[in-house]
Amino acid sequence: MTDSIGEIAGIGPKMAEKLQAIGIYRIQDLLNYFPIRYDQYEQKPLHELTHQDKVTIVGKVIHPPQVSYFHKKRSRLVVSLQVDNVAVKGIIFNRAFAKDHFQPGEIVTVNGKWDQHRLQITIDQYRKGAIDKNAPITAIYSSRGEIKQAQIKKWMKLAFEAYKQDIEEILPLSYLQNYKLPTRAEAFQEIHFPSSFYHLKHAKRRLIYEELLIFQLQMQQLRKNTKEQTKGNAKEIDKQEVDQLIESFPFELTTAQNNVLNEIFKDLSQPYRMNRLLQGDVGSGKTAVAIASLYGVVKAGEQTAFMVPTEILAEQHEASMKEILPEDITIMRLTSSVKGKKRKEILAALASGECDVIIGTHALIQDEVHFKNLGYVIIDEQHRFGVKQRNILQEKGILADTLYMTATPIPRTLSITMYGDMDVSKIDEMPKGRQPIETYWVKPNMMNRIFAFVYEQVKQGSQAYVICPLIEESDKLDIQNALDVYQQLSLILEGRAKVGLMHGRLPSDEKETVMRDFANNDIQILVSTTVVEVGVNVPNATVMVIQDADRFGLSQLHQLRGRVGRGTKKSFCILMADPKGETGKERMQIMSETTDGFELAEKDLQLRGAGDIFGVKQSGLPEFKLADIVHDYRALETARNDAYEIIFGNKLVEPEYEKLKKYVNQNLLHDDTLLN
Ligand SMILES: Nc1ncnc2c1ncn2[C@@H]1O[C@H](COP(=O)(O)OP(=O)(O)OP(=O)(O)O)[C@@H](O)[C@H]1O
Repeated sequence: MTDSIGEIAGIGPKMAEKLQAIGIYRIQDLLNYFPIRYDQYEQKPLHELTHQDKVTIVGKVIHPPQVSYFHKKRSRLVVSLQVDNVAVKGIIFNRAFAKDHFQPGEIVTVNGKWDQHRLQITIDQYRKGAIDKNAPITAIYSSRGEIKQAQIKKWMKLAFEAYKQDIEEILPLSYLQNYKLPTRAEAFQEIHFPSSFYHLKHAKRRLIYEELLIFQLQMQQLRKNTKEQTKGNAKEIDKQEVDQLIESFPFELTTAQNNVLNEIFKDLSQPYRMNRLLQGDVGSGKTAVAIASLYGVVKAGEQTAFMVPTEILAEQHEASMKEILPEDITIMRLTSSVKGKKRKEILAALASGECDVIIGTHALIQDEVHFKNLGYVIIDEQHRFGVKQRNILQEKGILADTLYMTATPIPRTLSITMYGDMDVSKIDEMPKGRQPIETYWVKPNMMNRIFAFVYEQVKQGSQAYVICPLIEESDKLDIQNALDVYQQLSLILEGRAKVGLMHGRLPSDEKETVMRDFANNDIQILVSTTVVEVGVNVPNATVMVIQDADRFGLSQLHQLRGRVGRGTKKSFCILMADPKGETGKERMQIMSETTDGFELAEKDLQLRGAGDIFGVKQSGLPEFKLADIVHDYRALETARNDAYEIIFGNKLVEPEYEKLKKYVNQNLLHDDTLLN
């Protein structure tokens, strides 16, 4: 079915032009132009109507309608209708222009709320003529441009009638049977011309599954291609040496950390490029795993790059790696603030191979950066980097293995959508001895009590963060706010505790000094903007105070909260907020009750929608026609499992998958050579 829209009898060149203006060129485009909603007009006799229900009534207009005005601009239109020999009054508010639609003697269909006692209907929708009793559900299309509802419907009918026999089934029969799905042709018929809500539901179910399956097949195919097309990249990892390093850690790895490390090493020693996402809740020990794994690669003679989103993190990772890794390993740090001679030295060391491990921000992807033999790339908090940035770094190494790490808990539905082409490892267990963080939501007028509590903790040897968020959409005010709190606290605690200030605009060396002082407990209370949101690791900190907490989403609050509770001491998170809206209140409530990052992320997804969490464009989230990854997550999971079996079980070559294969091929990220 690739015929042009102009071939449908009844669609002339002018109409074809209108359709093309909204992106409909071919008949299949038209059939794929799905309704945005459905209106229901189910007609019942008057005595069967329920008081206060939304009902549909068909009747004959008895008198010319009457309009009266009240207040300044309000109007009330009264229509008298004869329905089964009973006089019914119809009221339309504020649409005096509707008067012309109700000419005496005409048959009309009206829809609205029924008042059984007064035999009166408050009309929401009206249309001329009686409705088709056999088709009580009407599809409503988005009528963009110059196209009217009635026109689209007419064309849809024409197109469907002329081409229904050409709508081929693309799913193997066994799928239809197992999932009790209607055929493709039936589904198209029901989605455009529903015979009942029951059939419509199943039609949607079928088309959503198909859409998700094709998407997942493409993802799995990409995944398989990565494995097959990147041969010749096996690293010889000396597990014993890595084990020795791990033994020198001041703790034992959790089972989850060990499992993930094994998965990574398995990938690294295979002759294909690794493309793996490491997920783990805040503080679950991802960095420890990353360091152990990169040590293996360095020992195998290749360079590694560790890309992080902030300068603060780059510095922190550098410091901890220098502490953990043996001295003969050369570790360097490259950020935009490293300039002049120092920068030249680092670039030379990367090109000559003298530098084994480079840690940096996006400065690592500048053109001037060249590696001798980059074999492994680790990207921390990967959703903060665009897809393009990720790829540039990877391309600097020939077939470099890549590990993406994220502490932002990504709900499963999102992760299998966004990262469907990656292998996923999870750290689903916290290190031993951690105590759950106690979270309290308080009103801002309790500020003094909170600061007294913070001081109590400091007296006991602990440290605290006080986060001052964005007040307006302005970085400056943000800093001002932090500055005010900093000055206020410094004054109150003078001589008793040292207060520090951190924000994005501080010069790099000052940032470094402040963070180092905080890490060494020379600063006990750190007043900061959200620059410490990700990754910052000071296990002695036990209190996180977040001002105006209702301005953050749940995932961000969880990240911030994750800065405490990283050691064995009991930790507290205090959310100061006076939210006005329901969602704000709900968020505070959920945060006080839940510490599980994944659960929070699921809730966040429900409260805010996928796009808001990552920004749809940047995240590369695909836009589906019918499917909604939050609502249809079960279908998504089923589709993912089926796609995995089909691709890795090599089933696409079998005859019953032939049609499906064509669809998978169609849009495989604009590369149609992949599935030959
Ligand atoms: N198995 C373990 N047992 C005890 N402590 C651990 C273990 N693994 C890591 N840690 C410690 O827990 C803290 C958090 O670990 P790490 O920084 O690796 O977590 P992360 O998952 O990278 O955190 P974030 O998501 O916040 O970046 C660190 O102080 C680290 O030394």
